[in-house]
Amino acid sequence: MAKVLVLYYSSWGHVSEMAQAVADGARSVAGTEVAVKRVPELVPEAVRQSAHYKDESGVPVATVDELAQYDAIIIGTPTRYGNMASQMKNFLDQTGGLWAKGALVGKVGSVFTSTATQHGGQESTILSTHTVLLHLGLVIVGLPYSFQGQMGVSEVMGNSPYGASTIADGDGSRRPSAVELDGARYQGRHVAEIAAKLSA
Ligand SMILES: Cc1cc2nc3c(=O)[nH]c(=O)nc-3n(C[C@H](O)[C@H](O)[C@H](O)COP(=O)(O)O)c2cc1C
Repeated sequence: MAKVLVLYYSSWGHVSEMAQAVADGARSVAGTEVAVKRVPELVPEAVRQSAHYKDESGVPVATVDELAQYDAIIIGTPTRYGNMASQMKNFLDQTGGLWAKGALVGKVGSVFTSTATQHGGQESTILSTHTVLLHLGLVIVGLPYSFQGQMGVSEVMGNSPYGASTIADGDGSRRPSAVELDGARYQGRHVAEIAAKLSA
């Protein structure tokens, strides 16, 4: 049985909505145990409130050490200037002890994201997060073109072979679309299937 962690950071709820879809996809693989957790918030509470961040307090916060328990870790982070959010980077920068022991080597790693604009750095965010996961020894899995939903140009949409993604718009008013959520579910399922094979 594969254990999958969906680990995310989200300010305004786009990545958290995608995270639930990723988790649903992973759960659809029989025998998969799925946990959805977030990394700690770092901005002061007053800033969080004045910027109208979504209340994520109902979602458990992950500890760094628990990463070693999972067969797959799927990371969700919004873009910050084309890179992962500092909340996620801060969490990952505490994995030195796990890195030293090789505790994450051979696990499956995968990344999904959200940006405000269509070309605002989805691919750079996912690929630069892959770099960290590769240093830790994870085996990277994306969103292959067998997910046909990422083909075509009939609508504005996220998703790429690197991973599922959504576009929030500058004011955050756009929510993850049907095809973006389908991509997230596909990625979750795909990761869980590969994790099951690797952990068999
Ligand atoms: C400091 C900061 C930097 C950002 N940088 C980018 C960027 O480079 N490109 C972009 O399209 N959106 C950028 N955004 C917008 C966020 O990526 C967007 O709000 C986020 O994807 C929404 O996801 P969430 O609701 O899960 O927080 C930035 C937002 C902030 C606060």
